[in-house]
Amino acid sequence: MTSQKVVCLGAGIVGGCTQVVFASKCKTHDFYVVDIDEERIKGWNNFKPNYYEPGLNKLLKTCLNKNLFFTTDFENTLKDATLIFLSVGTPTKQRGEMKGIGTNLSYIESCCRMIAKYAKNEKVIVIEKSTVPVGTAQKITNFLQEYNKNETENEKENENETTKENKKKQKQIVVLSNPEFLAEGTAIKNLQHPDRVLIGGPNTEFGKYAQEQLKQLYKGWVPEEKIFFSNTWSTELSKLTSNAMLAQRVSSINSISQICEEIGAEVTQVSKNMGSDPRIGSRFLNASVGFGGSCFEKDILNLIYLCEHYHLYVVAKYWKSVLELNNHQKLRFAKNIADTMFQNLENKKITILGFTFKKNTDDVRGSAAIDVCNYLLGEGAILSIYDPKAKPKHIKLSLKGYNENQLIICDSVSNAVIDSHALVVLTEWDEFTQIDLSKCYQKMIHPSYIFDGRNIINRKSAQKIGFNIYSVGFPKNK
Ligand SMILES: NC(=O)c1ccc[n+]([C@@H]2O[C@H](COP(=O)([O-])OP(=O)(O)OC[C@H]3O[C@@H](n4cnc5c(N)ncnc54)[C@H](O)[C@@H]3O)[C@@H](O)[C@H]2O)c1
Ligand SMILES: O=c1ccn([C@@H]2O[C@H](COP(=O)(O)OP(=O)(O)O[C@H]3O[C@H](CO)[C@@H](O)[C@H](O)[C@H]3O)[C@@H](O)[C@H]2O)c(=O)[nH]1
Repeated sequence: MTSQKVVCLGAGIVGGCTQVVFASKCKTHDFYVVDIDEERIKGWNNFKPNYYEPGLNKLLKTCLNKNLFFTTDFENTLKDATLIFLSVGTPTKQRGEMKGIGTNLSYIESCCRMIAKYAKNEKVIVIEKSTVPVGTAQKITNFLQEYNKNETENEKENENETTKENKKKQKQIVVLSNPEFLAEGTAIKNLQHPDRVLIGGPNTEFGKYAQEQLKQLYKGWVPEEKIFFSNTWSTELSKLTSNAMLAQRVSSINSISQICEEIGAEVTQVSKNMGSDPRIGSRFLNASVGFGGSCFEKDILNLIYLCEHYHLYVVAKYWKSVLELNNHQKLRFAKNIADTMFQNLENKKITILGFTFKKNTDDVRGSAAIDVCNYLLGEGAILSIYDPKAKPKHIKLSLKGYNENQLIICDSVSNAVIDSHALVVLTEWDEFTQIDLSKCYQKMIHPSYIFDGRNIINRKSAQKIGFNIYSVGFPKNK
């Protein structure tokens, strides 16, 4: 017997992965994931989610159509729901006031309208899983309460015995913040073994009841001491600042990588030396071509917006510098390729190894590869791109201003390197650590170069074969 119905609006990476893990862990609940995108829902129902995430398909098989359901039917799904997760996108605004900094809350708003219209339960608990600006829970609460009030007033005008009866059962609504910390490529593992679960909500009687209900969902597999309660604003802010701090670490080590390149130090050694101090810690200290993904930049922009709103301009400037350094890192990496190769890339074939923003995902959103490739295309290079998972249509859509014969999408490293002047590593796929560099060298035009944006190619072996190699944070060609 199942006891409670949980609904999640949004069947993307967060909506899909969280509900698959919930359903596999909580057999006492039924989970319904609703999306406006019919194709996406069809994919889930055919055991074919529209993105790649290690371990997801295997887990999906254990619960789909048992206690996990995917649908586009908002009305029937929401009508008797108590716990409603919001897992829709919250991208950066592309127009109007605060364009390029503020958050586009249109998807959140459309979910609120669906909830207001269709959720008929006396108790409605809305849970923010999406990453939102601080204060969004309050906005949602105001909206839903306002809608509820108007509905009740309309009823009053047509008051009869039945509505009098209904009035006694007025809806109770609360909005909780429960941000998600999964990282793509390790989402299932992160959800099964979270470092912490944050729950924020109001300190009212119903607020406390709602937080307890949400805690019950996690209780089956998350140790109690890892579930933290705080007020809604602290919880919403913690999500933004967690990402900001992680991104700041990457920008910090990338800034150090630039120093290393100039003075002859090696950034991997510096990372190891610094990271062995437990106060600093060793994780997230891998210098790279620059961070990417759909979250870091968006969430820092969100934080900058908040700072500027409260006139904290010096603080805003501090966080802006994390993004500036990241953009500089990508551009510096791309420029070095041109500078090294006779300051001329016109019609030169360059092999791009990896296009996703990190390994073990097919997501190219915000990938550093986009900026690097756009720069190289702008210089007239011909790119032969190989990525084990990125979809060719996503690669093509993310690049701009090239003509058709400048872009070749390949299905293997060995095809991609033919007649190429350089190998450019942009994603740290395990497969690239196993490349037969001698075979590549034979197929390439000489002198041949490697530009390693992830420090995964063995420098000594590459040099022995004859390559000129440039790795992030290593002395130039030594
Ligand atoms: N991707 C991540 O690794 C990650 C991790 C933690 C938090 N987040 C946050 O979670 C949120 C979702 O991110 P994502 O990567 O899963 O996004 P996504 O783009 O993969 O999925 C969003 C889904 O919402 C659907 N949608 C839009 N409007 C809808 C509506 N009115 N009703 C129902 N569905 C609707 C879209 O069709 C899409 O399927 C964002 O706020 C993001 O910042 C993302
Ligand atoms: O030492 C490092 C670590 C990461 N990166 C890059 O940083 C980016 C982000 O990596 P990661 O954080 O692993 O991936 P995301 O899937 O974007 O996950 C982040 O963003 C999510 C969305 O908010 C959060 O839930 C996660 O906790 C947070 O790690 C990628 O381009 C990585 O290649 C580096 O360059 N060097």
